[in-house]
Amino acid sequence: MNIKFTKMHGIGNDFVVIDAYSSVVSLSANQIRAIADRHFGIGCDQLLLVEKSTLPNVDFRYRIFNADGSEVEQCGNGARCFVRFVHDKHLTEKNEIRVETMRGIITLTLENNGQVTVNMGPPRFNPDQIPFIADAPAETYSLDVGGEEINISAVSMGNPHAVQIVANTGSAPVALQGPLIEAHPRFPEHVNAGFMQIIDDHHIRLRVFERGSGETLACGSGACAAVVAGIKLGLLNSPVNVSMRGGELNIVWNGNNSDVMMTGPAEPVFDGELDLSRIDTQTVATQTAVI
Ligand SMILES: N[C@@H](CCC[C@H](N)C(=O)O)C(=O)O
Repeated sequence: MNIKFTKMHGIGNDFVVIDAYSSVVSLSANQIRAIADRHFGIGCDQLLLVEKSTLPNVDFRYRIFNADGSEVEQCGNGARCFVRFVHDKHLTEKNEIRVETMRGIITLTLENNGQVTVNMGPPRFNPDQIPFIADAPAETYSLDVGGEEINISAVSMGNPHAVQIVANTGSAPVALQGPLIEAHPRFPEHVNAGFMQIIDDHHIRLRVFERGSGETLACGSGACAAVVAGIKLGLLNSPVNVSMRGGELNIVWNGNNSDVMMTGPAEPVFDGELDLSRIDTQTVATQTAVI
């Protein structure tokens, strides 16, 4: 079976986007892993499926799969690429679209300057995916990571984030601590690990070791979670500019139960056609085991 795809990125967080709206596309976790593989496949941090929604007054369903094949609730950079994709492929002409995700309905707006604003909804501080947090959430929690105690803020933007403050993102132990935090036993559904450097109260630098994908050049939901954590700690004031290795995002949050708004670019890279029968799911599934 041949399927058309578009390779896109949101400040370097890259995606394979597939139109499963015009015709049904169903992919196994093994096929997604093989497509995402940077040596045996196309290569991407996440694969995005654009589907029809069955809900009233909702334009599309947006499904997100990490490079390891797992389906997840939220992807901020992907949401911006989603808007650009449905416009470029003439699936809608609306500038404001309502999209069904695993975390609920989100609203996405294509701005006149080509940037996209995503209403990421309100943050949550005692989400199901972070069960060690009691009913009265603290600002930070202590976590034993490989014998070292670190302080993290636990924030859900629909998907779970553990954010810590570091002196310098350039020298932060992302490769060392990232996998340990991601799979820490206190996060049974695993977690995205953020490393935030405060530049001033309206500007941070951020690196994120993403659940199911490893360190990416940018993470939209991670940027929102870090800004929320910084504001809750009294270190940041909205709006906040978030600099990541792939580029910049603007995040607005007015506190309490208000929605987090994220604005940034979304870029197509190329279109292609994939022959699924040539995707080598076996090699990708076993390559780690062989090593
Ligand atoms: N890159 C994304 C987040 C993708 C999902 C994440 N890895 C998870 O497992 O929750 C973003 O831009 O938000």
